[in-house]
Amino acid sequence: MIGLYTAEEVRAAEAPLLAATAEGALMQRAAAGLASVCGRLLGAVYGRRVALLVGSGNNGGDALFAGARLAGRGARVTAVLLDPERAHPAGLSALRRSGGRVLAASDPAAPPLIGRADLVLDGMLGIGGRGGLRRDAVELTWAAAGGAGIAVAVDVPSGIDASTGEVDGVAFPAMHTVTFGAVKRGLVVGEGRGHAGQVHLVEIGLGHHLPVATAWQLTDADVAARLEPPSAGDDKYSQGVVGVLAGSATYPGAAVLCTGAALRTRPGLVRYAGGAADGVRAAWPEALVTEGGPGDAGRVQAWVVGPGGGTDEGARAVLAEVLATDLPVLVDADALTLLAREPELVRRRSAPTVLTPHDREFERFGTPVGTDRIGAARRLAADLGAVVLLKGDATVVADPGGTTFVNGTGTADLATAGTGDVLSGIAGAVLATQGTTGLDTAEAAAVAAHLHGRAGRLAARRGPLIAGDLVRRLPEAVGHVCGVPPALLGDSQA
Ligand SMILES: NC(=O)C1=CN([C@@H]2O[C@H](COP(=O)(O)OP(=O)(O)OC[C@H]3O[C@@H](n4cnc5c(N)ncnc54)[C@H](OP(=O)(O)O)[C@@H]3O)[C@@H](O)[C@H]2O)[C@@H](O)CC1
Ligand SMILES: [K+]
Repeated sequence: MIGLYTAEEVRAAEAPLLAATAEGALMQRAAAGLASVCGRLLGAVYGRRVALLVGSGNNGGDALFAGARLAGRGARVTAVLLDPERAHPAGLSALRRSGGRVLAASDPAAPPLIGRADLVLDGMLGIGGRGGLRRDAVELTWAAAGGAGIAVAVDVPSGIDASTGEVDGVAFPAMHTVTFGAVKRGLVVGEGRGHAGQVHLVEIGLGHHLPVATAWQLTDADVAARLEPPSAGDDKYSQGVVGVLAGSATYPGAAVLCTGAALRTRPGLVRYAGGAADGVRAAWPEALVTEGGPGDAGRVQAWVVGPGGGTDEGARAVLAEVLATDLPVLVDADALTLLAREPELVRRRSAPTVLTPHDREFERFGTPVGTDRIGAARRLAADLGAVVLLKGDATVVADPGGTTFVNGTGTADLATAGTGDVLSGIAGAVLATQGTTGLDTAEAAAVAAHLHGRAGRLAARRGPLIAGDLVRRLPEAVGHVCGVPPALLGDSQA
C-alpha cells in the first residue's frame, strides 16, 4: 500500500530529519532525484533546452539545483524568476556556476522561451504554497501549457493544495510530478490528480520520520493479496453468496449489470430477488432468481440493495429488511436516497455497511462534498458509522475510524450510465467473502473500486466503453491484478 500524506504531516516529518542532516543535504537529495527523472524523460540531456519556473521558496531551490545538474550535463538551462530578490541564493549561484542563465518573469522574453523549451520544470510553489497562483505565475503556467515541452512539476504542481487536491483558479498542468519523501494526497485526489500526471516518488530519507498513514492507495499486488483465490476445497457456497436487490420490471438494466458484475468478480453464487427477475434470468442463467423479496431469496452472505430499485414504499421496506439483518450490506443509488431520509436505519447497525454515493447522492445526507473529498467522505462515514465510498475520478473510501483509501485505477471513461451498478455488484461479491477472508470492510470496498477501474481501463483500450463492457472485462481485470496472463482468460477476450 502506498501511504498518502498531508503537507503538514510531511513538514512535521522533515523537521527532525533537517536537524539531523547537514545544511542543504535534503535539498541536494531532492534535486539529484529530480534531475535524474528529467534526464530520463529527455532521453539525451546535452543541448536540450530546459526552462525553470522559480518561486521564492525552497521549491524554487529544488528547481535551481536540479537545473544546475542538467546544465552540468550540457543542457541549455534558463531560470525564470518570479521574485528575483528572493530566489534561493545558493541554488541561483549553483545554476550560474554551471552555465545556466537567469531571466525575470516580467521580462518579455520569458514566455516565448518557456514555450520553446524541451522541458519546463515548475518550481514556483511546493508544499508552502497558499491560495491560488498569482498573476505572474499564471502567465508562466499558460506559457508552459501552450508550449510543446515536457511539463514536470517539482514536488507538487503549483496551484494545487498539496493536502486536498483543491485548485483555486489556475494550476500547473504537469505531465509528470517528481515528489519528495512521501506521496502528497493532493497528487492523487480531486482536481490535483488531473494536474499531477505521472507521479514519481524520490526518497530523501523521510521514511521512519513519517507517521503511520491514515490514507492509502492500493496497488495491483495489494488487491491480489486481498482476493483469496478459490481452493480445491471450495464449493459454490464457500466462495461467498451475494444477494442482489435491484432493478424493476420496467427497468431491468441495473439488475442485469449488478448481477453480472457480482458473477464475474467471484463466481460462487449470486441470488437475485425483485421485479427484474425475467431480465436477470435471461441474461444470467447462472444466477438463482426469484420475483419475491429478500426473504424469498435464500441464504446469502452479503446484500446489494438499491440500483434501479425505486424509492417507493416497497423499496423502503426492502432496504429496512436487509439493514435489520446482521449481514454486510452495500447501499447504492435509490436506496441512498431512501437512507438519506432515514439515516437511523444505518446508524443503529453493527454489521458492515458500505454506502456508495456520487456527489449528488452524498449531498442528500446534508452537506455538499466540497473541495476536500477525503475530509467529506470521512465526515459522513463517522456520522453514520458506515463505510462511505465516494465515487469520482479518484474514488475515496473512508471508514468511520478515518482510515481512507484513494483509488488509483479510475478513468474518465467510466463516466457513463450503468457503471455504478457494476461497481455495486463487484463490491457485493467482495463483501460476501468477508466471512472467510476476514477482509476489512473499507478494504473490501477499495478492492472493488480498484477492480472496477482496472476493468474500465482494459475496456477503454478498445474504444468508448459501455457498462456491459466492464462486466465482460472483469475476469481479465481480476486476472490482471493477480498476474494471470490475459491469453488464459477465455471468453473475456472476445
Ligand atoms: N524543507 C526541506 O528541507 C525540503 C523541502 N523541499 C522543497 O521545499 C518545498 C517547500 O518549500 P517552502 O516551505 O519554502 O515553500 P514553497 O512551496 O517553496 O513556497 C513558499 C514560498 O512561496 C510564496 N508563496 C506562497 N503562496 C504563494 C502563491 N499563491 N503565489 C506566489 N507565491 C506564493 C511564499 O512567499 P510569500 O507568501 O511570503 O510571498 C514563500 O516564499 C517543498 O515542496 C519541496 O519542493 C525539498 O527540497 C526537500 C527538502
Ligand atoms: K511546484
